[in-house]
Amino acid sequence: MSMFDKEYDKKGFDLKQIQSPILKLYQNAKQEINNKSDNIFSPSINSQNIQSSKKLYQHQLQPIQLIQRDDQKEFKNKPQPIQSSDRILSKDNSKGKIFQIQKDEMNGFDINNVNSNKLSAFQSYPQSPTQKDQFNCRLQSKQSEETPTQKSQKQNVIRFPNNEANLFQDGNQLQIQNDNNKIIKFESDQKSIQQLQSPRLRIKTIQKNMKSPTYQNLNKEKLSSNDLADFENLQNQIGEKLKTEQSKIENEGLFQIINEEEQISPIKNKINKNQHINANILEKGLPQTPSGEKFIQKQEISRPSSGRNQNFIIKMVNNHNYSDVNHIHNNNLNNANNGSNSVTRFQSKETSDTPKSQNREEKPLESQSEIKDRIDTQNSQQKGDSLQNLQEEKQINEQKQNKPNSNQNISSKIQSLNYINDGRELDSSPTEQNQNSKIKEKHDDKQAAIKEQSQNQRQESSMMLQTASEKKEINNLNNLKYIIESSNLNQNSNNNDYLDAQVGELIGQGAYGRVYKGFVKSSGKFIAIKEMKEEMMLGDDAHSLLESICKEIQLLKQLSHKNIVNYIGSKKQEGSVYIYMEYMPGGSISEMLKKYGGFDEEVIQKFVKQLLEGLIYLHSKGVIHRDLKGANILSDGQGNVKLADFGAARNIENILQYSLSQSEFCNSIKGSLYWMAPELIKNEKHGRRIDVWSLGCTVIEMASAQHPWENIKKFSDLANAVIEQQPIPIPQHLSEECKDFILKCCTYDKKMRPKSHQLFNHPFLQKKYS
Ligand SMILES: Nc1ncnc2c1ncn2[C@@H]1O[C@H](COP(=O)(O)OP(=O)(O)OP(=O)(O)O)[C@@H](O)[C@H]1O
Repeated sequence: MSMFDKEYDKKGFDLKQIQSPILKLYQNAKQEINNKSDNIFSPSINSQNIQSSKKLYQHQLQPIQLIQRDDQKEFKNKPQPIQSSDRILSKDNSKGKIFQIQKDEMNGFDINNVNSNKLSAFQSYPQSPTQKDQFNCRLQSKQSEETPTQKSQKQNVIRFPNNEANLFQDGNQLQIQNDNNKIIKFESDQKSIQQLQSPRLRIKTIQKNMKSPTYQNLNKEKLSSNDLADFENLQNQIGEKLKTEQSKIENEGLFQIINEEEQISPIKNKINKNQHINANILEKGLPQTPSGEKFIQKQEISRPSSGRNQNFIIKMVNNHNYSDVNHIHNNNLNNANNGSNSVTRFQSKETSDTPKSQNREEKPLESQSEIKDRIDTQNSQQKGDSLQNLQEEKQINEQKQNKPNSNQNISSKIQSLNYINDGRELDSSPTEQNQNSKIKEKHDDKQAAIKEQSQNQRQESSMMLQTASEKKEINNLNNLKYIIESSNLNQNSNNNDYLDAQVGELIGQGAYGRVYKGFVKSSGKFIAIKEMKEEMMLGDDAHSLLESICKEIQLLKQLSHKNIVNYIGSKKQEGSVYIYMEYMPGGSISEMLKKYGGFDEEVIQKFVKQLLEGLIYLHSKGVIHRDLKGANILSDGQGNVKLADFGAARNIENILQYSLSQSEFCNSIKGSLYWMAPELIKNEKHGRRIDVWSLGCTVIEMASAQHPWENIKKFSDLANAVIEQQPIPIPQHLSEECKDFILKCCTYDKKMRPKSHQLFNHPFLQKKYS
């Protein structure tokens, strides 16, 4: 919810009815005009009037004020940059009124508001309260502010749609798009420009009947020819070349590519085979190049063939800063497009017309540097060099050939490990995936890939020459082998002794079960045993939920790292699940904090380094912790900490449904909410970086011995704070480096938030304490 929504919400507008802030603005304006009549909105408005109207509306319309002006004629002035205090005029053609939107307060706006504010001029075009009320938009430059007479406006007011794209420089860059009646992007300050430096492509479909400024919705009859021409100009100006044949659009909808750092979603709606698609990159506030060249002017996607693996062609013109776009599509680092008019091919693995492809989750995209970072990280985490890889491969092949039983075993492991190794963000539980027949396909694919890789051993040793996507695949395979290898080791060294462990004293209790100390007689080792009882959960599916947790632990126990609490195994018995894990004598750091108070910064630094190592490891295996907080960090009592409860927390949402009571639900959710990343709170798409936010929160917790957002007691307040993007309170006694570390972790924009491995070089972690 933007500030606008809030403002208007206060005024009693129905947000569901009025989805666009612009529309609300307009309605507000109309309402005010009706109420206040001509005293203020006199045709001969002068600066004093403006001042008084400011006062009048400040409390209701902040940060934008609307001032009604008398009707205006057409203005065809030269384009000129818009300043922050410029005004946007929007004209209601049907009624002959012009609204002037004062933007003096813009400097203090946050990005969202600026977006809405600026876009309003355009956005109001199709979003007018009635079909008839089509708007034209104009911009009035600052200079004419004090003399908004018709005459001065003739000199200063610019016909908005006729402007050149480079009008929108100096932080006034235009992005026009209508995504489900929402404003998508309009970037206007340096911060937002920086955010856009790793643009991502997203393909979106504009629904056929969506009220958006597309041809199919633009009622030509109701527009004058001038209006239509303006609209066409506008499309061209922003690099958007919409289809002009209305029939085609109506048949299939219009595809647009929106340049955002988000996932590429598969083309979701139905496209006829052989259909040609025009898709458009929308201008998105990219900074002008030093040489002064313009932004992307146009991108087209055509879809010349049909069936699987279709080739898409992206044509890029003046594609500055868009090389990432290509990488995203073809994952090919060597395929940078830095020149003009280059053509890039990428393969779509999606077949848009099969339900399978429609349901498929896309992997979140990475920019070139991110891909590289990740590959570097993965490489550094690989156990051996290519020689060792070959040995591993040989071993696997031998196992496959000579040991049918172990082959079967490995097969099932590969099968079960797919979810860890496919490099995707984990949005579904592995159990689900296991149950899914697709796993078998995947497994076969992997097996085939391994075989193929084995045949190409020599080529592999020259990985430097390979493309990023090949590298990625090989890394994934290596990861897989690494895990298989370690699981074999586990298998060799582990037996099921832990199942006979003697249960000792209760050492803790969480929302979902009790934790006991256990003693394994045959090895003389202590372990921790977490008991989760079916009877403690509500719902018919509690049984299968526990079973899935059990299976999940069987998978997660393959993971092993010095900074994660290793799962040893699990067992289901008589309506309970027992999770066996490494025993951590120091207990959780939240307990330590409760007993001994906040940690010194030096200790925090030490712990954070260790936690990051654990996190990087988990992320490299595709596991998201999801519930990182002090209570889930355990200490060995010797100054070392480890991440606990990882992965299993994936079931947290499910578990919550089965919690015994509402109060338990509340306790449990309360227990994690303060550490939760905004995207999780808002139930948006999320990935590994939710753990980074939680890490920042944990630093706050360690420093203050309080939960983050310590002054917030109610969930609704927390949700509001997050929605309003309030800065998370940071303990003031911390060093600047540490504060900055928290700030970086707790970056609202998940795309700007660093990944776990990127945090390792942060100055806070390099700092020397005497
Ligand atoms: N492996 C372990 N070694 C030693 N103590 C442990 C271990 N795992 C858990 N504990 C203790 O048991 C307590 C309860 O752990 P549990 O994971 O059930 O809940 P929690 O993480 O505290 O809260 P929640 O249920 O919200 O996740 C911990 O606070 C800790 O003191």
